[in-house]
Amino acid sequence: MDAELFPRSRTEVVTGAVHVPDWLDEGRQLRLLEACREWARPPAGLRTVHTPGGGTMTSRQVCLGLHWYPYGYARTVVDGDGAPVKPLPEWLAALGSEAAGTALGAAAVPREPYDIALINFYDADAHMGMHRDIDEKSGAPVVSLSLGDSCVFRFGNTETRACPYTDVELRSGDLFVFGGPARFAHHGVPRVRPGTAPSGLRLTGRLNITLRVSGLRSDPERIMGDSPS
Ligand SMILES: O=C(O)CCC(=O)C(=O)O
Ligand SMILES: [Fe+2]
Repeated sequence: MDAELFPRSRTEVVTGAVHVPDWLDEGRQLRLLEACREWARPPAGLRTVHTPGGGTMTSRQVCLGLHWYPYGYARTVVDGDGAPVKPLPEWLAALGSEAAGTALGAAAVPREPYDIALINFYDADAHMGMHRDIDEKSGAPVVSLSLGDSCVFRFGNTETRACPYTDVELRSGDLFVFGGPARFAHHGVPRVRPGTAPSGLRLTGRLNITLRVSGLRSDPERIMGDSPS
């Protein structure tokens, strides 16, 4: 890799939100990418998400563990082909715990395992508006892993979608974790930088995997379609 003029280093953007550049080496990126390609296949594969207000998300998405739809979780693709969501493999849950520990320290690793993954695929024109990840019932840190093209990731505050926020460049292999006081902060992806993916990945576009703890297993009536017990 070319020498960086300013080497990238671990940065705490705000308390609880940490960027760890180059956390995944190329071998781990390739294995994760290969798994994403499998998960993207139907049934319960990559889909376009429509919001209740009539909007369409420009990134396309596939979920593991529980299926996210605007705005809740289900066990099947209730806004798509209706198939059962794919399971989240143990190795990916373990990767989430390892990532949380790396970024925030051992005390921040949640006791409940990471049980949801949302995988977003961004082509050159895709972006994601400022939002908060609030459909989980757990304050466990969100772990974000990026593959492929770089992007501008905007990390803001819990109060408003507007300033103050910090723009961070997320590149292939980077880890970003937000927990503690930053867990429910607004964030988004204003733009992707097309053509910046490492050539060895053979990926056109950007993939982002967020790992979350649902906090819903003990509260199943909050999962759409599950009857109250
Ligand atoms: O693509 C990203 O880096 C962020 C994705 C995200 O915010 C989400 O899936 O909720
Ligand atoms: Fe998010």
